[in-house]
Amino acid sequence: WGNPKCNGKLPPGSMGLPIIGESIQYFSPYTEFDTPTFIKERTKRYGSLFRTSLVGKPIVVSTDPEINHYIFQQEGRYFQCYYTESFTKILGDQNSMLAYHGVFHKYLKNLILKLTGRENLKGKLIHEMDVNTCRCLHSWTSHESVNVKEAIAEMIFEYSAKHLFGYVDKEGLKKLKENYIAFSDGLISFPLNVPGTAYHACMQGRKNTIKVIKNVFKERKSSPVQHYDFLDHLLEEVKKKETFLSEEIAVDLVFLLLFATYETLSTTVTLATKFIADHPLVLAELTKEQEAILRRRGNEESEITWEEYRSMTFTHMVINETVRLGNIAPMILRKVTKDVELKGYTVPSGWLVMVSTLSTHLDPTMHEDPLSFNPWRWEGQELHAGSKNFMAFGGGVRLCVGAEFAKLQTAIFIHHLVTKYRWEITGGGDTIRRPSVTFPKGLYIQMSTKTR
Ligand code: HEM
Repeated sequence: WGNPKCNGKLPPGSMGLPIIGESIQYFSPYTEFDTPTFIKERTKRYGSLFRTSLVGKPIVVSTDPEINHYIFQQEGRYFQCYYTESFTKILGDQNSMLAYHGVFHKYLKNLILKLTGRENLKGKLIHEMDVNTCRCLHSWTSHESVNVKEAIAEMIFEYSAKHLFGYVDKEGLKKLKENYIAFSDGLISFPLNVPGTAYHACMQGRKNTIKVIKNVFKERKSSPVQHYDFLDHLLEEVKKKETFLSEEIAVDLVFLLLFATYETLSTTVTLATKFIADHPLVLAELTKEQEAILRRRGNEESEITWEEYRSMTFTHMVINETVRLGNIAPMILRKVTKDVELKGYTVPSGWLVMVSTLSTHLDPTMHEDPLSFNPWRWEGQELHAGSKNFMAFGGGVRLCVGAEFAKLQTAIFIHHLVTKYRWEITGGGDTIRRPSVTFPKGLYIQMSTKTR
């Protein structure tokens, strides 16, 4: 167990205990934005590439930005996208786009771009996001205090359900959302499908949600009415004679996207709110930029345009800094498909590699004083693409397909928040990583309308 077979020299490290390996140490929750002790201690002892074993799998962890970049670029050659067993099962197993590689993966990604691609964002979603965000923020002023994470998650969920599969039934949405709440816990649990376990609750939630999506799909097939949503595109594809897209894959694609938007985006917006509140100079600079947009626009009541969104340079710097320091996806897994040499060591075929994106984002040689929230560090840098020092949205062919969607929604939220409201944090705001960032006590703010 401790000395696995290898046709070369394995990276240094310890495989821990049989079966559980070093899982307990890895999954211990921690509260800081800093590098977890697990990675810190091992990097100090073994260097930027070390071996370990987590949830029964032999893994090589890379904290080296060059190697991380290389791993993304070699997708399909030495490495293949990999998610844990529980994650894969919950997100659709063989029907999930996450299980597809090569041309099929490319085909599914292009389908998703019908929803999250620039054309749809620019032509349709920007308007809807603007109206929804305005309405949502306005409603917060009538409450003594609002839990940002919950309220934003609700807004995004409703809005995504509408655009993905035209689902607008209020009661149904409430029930559907409850299913998703159990997900974050189940995703990192052992895949033990027994009543009472987090995994079981998660699988039940999946079953209920899939049933709802399937029903809508069935209704749509029998009625020729256009709804102008993502499901319309999927139906069109499914009907084609020579198509790879089956009904099961289409349903799981809707399920995956509903999950991807809900969880990541609500965390990003909540983190941005927290960071802005904690840094008055950032709030002042954002307000200056966004108020200048209002002045240029003339009519303050008209909606945000795509050109305005693209011109929000400082806002984009704040968003990049939020996802850099927040590390919403702190690591990404890949499966090694044939023996590969990394830094003079051999990683055997069948092993996993963990790209520690968090380590790249907190590397002081890449980002000076990495633990400080400093949007100005992005001045003069490319803001809209991934790079060797910025991989919050992944890299290579698996680069996040919802990145622009997420940035647009966050920018619109910031625009309205800083131009229309005064607000302060009244409770919560502490974060715990498990290893993704969570707000166990939410983030509460009190808001009132700004008088001009
Ligand atoms: C700030 C918010 C977000 C962050 C930080 C984020 C991060 C990521 C990362 C790191 C990956 C790469 C995973 C890998 O290489 O294995 C990824 C993939 C993906 N993301 Fe996002 N994401 C965000 C928002 C979204 C949104 C809003 C959507 C949907 C509209 C979305 C849909 C997806 C999908 C479908 C993939 C799989 C892409 C593929 O396998 O080719 N993400 N995301």
